[in-house]
Amino acid sequence: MDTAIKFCGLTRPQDIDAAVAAGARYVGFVFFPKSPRNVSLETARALALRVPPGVAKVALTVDADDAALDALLAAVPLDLLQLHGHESPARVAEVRARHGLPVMKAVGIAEAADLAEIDRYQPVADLLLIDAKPPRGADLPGGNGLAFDWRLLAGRKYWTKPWLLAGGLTPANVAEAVRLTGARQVDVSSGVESAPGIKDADRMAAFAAALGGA
Ligand SMILES: O=C(O)c1ccccc1N[C@@H]1O[C@H](COP(=O)(O)O)[C@@H](O)[C@H]1O
Repeated sequence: MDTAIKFCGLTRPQDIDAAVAAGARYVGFVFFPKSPRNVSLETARALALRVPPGVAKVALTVDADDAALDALLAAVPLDLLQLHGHESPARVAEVRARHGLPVMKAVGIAEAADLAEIDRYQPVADLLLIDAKPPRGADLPGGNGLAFDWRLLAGRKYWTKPWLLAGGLTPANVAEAVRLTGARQVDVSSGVESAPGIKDADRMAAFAAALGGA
């Protein structure tokens, strides 16, 4: 079975084209001002309108309130909300009910004890994003190019919700990450960039090729 790819943090029209050419299943737009990948609603709308049917458009937000989500959803055609902050399970359920889109909750992993977080969010999230926990004091809660010990996920096949593996994935390591974790879906941002916020079409193609894709 093919491994589905989410390319996150796209900022330019050519990034959409490169993601689609590489066989992306999802493309992600970051709405977090501290991120080098942050996009305005206007830019995100233009990018989203360029995405062909069959590729899911994901909005990444961090502890966004309802007013911000209302404005986002009014401006940008989207398929999925990615919550990448400290949203509680109750808040995930509330966002899902209020805004009418499926929700993917990011969970940060650094050690085995963190895996319990996955169980907390399974009942309320449509998908889970299993990412590296950001270093203490980091400016960004994700997109740091940091991997966790993938062996922590080895043999864990009991999760009931679809999940994506993220954190420090690159063309050079993604095949090994998938082999060790059994992930069927992966998410990458900084590992396919030439500089923070600048996606590199060759690296995106190499990432897909490493998974046996386009
Ligand atoms: O990419 C960002 O700038 C970002 C900002 C705030 C929260 C999450 C962010 N990115 C997400 O983190 C994962 C891992 O990134 P990386 O591949 O290690 O650079 C990424 O897949 C995004 O979903």
